[in-house]
Amino acid sequence: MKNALERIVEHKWTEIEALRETARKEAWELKARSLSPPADFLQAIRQDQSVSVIAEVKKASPSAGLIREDFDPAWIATRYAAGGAACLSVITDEEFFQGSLRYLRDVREAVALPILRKEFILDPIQIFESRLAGASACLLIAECLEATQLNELVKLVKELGMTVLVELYEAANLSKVLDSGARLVGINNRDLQTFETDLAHTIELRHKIPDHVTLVSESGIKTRADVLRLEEARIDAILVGETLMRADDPGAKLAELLGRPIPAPTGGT
Ligand SMILES: O=C(O)c1ccccc1NCC(=O)[C@H](O)[C@H](O)COP(=O)(O)O
Repeated sequence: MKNALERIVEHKWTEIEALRETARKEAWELKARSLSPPADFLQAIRQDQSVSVIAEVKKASPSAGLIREDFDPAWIATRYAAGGAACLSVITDEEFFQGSLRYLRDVREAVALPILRKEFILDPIQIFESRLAGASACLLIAECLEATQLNELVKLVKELGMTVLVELYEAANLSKVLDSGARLVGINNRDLQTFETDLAHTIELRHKIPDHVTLVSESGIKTRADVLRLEEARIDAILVGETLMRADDPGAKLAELLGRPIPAPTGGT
């Protein structure tokens, strides 16, 4: 039986085929290459002395179902900015996460923080689309891509002035990821067979990551103690979605995770 990621990838190819039929690829590419550089995602992570947070705008997921009913991406992004996020991640997959590229555009309008397009990117056309929508960074997942494809997509993201975050779960994919030239690497703590998360997964792989690489621990981060544990293990950044999205005020929860003063409330959803 296929795991969640395999099912997502299978469906994503049907979306990409449809996009290829409707999109004006050459025009997208020309436009994407002509834009001035977006806000620097990697720099925003590296400038924090302590662990940086990439705060995720995530309405639903295969593991959790619907996470937040009163979902207003622009307001959530504003609260994340107030709570101390270094960068944002916006999930755009519609089929499995109830996301949308429109959410990324809404967030882009609302805040100046650099934005990662959290998508299952398999084809260059999605990278042009991401740049045109206002993303500063694209996610590539090692488990979805052969080495040649990964290298080609990493190169294209960089050519367009964006940061590439290359994520892996399987330790066996680490050499492929490092060989791709990625300087921002994410280790996902979520096992996609069982959906269980275990922060020890990032911590165990930490010593295999060279110092010139910025390391992000992704998924399953819930408490201030979790953040301190990852900081202690010299993890540079964390990517947090569900914990923040379940809080009445996602910005206040973020500040709590960071051990910072809680920001004043603003009108919500
Ligand atoms: O979140 C899922 O259920 C999921 C299922 C299949 C593939 C990917 C999935 N999540 C993507 C992510 O990487 C997370 O959204 C991200 O790391 C934040 O995780 P969390 O803080 O646990 O929401």
